Amino acid sequence: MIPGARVQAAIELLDAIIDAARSNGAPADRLIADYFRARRYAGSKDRRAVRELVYSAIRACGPVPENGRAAMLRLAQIDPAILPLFDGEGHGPAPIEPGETAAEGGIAPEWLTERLGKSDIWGEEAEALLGRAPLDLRVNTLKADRATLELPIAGEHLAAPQGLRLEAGTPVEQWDAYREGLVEIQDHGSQWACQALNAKPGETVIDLCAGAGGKTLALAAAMENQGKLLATDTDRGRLSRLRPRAEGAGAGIIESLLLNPGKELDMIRGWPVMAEDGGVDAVLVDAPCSGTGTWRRNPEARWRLDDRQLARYANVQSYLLELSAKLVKPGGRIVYITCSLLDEEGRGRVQSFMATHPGWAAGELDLPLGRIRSQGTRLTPFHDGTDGFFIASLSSPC
Ligand SMILES: C[S@@+](CC[C@H](N)C(=O)[O-])C[C@H]1O[C@@H](n2cnc3c(N)ncnc32)[C@H](O)[C@@H]1O
Repeated sequence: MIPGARVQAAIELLDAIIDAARSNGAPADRLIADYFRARRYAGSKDRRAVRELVYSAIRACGPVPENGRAAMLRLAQIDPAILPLFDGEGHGPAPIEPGETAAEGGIAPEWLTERLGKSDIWGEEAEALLGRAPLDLRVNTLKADRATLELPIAGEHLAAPQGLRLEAGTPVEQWDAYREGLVEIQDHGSQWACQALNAKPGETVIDLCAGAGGKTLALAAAMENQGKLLATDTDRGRLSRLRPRAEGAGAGIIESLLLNPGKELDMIRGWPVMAEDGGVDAVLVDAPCSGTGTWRRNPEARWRLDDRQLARYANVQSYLLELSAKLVKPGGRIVYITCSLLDEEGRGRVQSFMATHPGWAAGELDLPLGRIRSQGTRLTPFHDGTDGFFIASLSSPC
């Protein structure tokens, strides 16, 4: 593909991504994969270049752009090499029409930028939300150890006990160590979020919003495969991906339970451990959220949010905290996490939980990174080089 054709392909993809963002359609990654599946003539270099153009254009636009051309013209304001390619030659984009304008720049749609500002995310903190995330690995201590594991690329040792950092795009999925479950891809902040639960061998633990089990696997490793670990979620597709991952990682203690929304408590109470002991030692609540802390990986997510969606997240988050409080033993603990930097999804939820649960205590986390934010700790891409997280550790009265 000539450079102009790559720009035109990126414009077409941006049109599809913008439409999908408006109609809650497929995510950008899926649209890009489908686009190239139907265009086998595009080689790997073309695919990489088009993908890079698409994501750079998404990052360059704050509010949802009118269309793909406007988004690409916005990127051309930052990268002047793009503008001359709007010449209508070959398969390149048509020349710029009189009056045709570029999309607006910025961090996010205005209302969302304001919300972030109210949560003290502005300036460099806000800009870093749209940076490029590195590739972090967690060495799986059920099968290997960072001190002795040999990998095709060694990686930088991170503060997390088994964390390694590699350049984005390192083809880890092709490594034997990855296929054999010796390493898992996991953001450094996410590794600390799991550490915050301080899960120990022999304990009983629930990963309430386990999804495909990224954090469940880390908990099983922390528990040295001893104890009872229940992974629950309401999403069948996500939870079904946990079983093969757990087998690959050698995490034999994990049981999983698909929950019906609204029936979570009754269903979890049916788990024999709950029936026998009346509660568990610890619950991890990795609550569904707006994901403002993960825009480095999903920059188009900021075009999908609205006020009502945020309010729905806050309701579910409070509901899940309430539910968790009914699952732990006296003296048990909850770690509440969101990968959002908006206070209404972080400290706001914890404050309202604490206000209605006398006797509960919010403990200070012993982490080598992050900053205290009321009753929790905040990690940000700018300050900590991780995805953005709010993490709080809550202990029930004895
Ligand atoms: C942030 S994601 C979890 C990611 C996962 N822990 C990981 O590390 O990959 C939030 C999850 O909460 C789940 N969820 C939403 N409502 C739920 C509910 N009422 N009970 C349990 N899980 C729920 C979603 O299906 C989603 O998988």
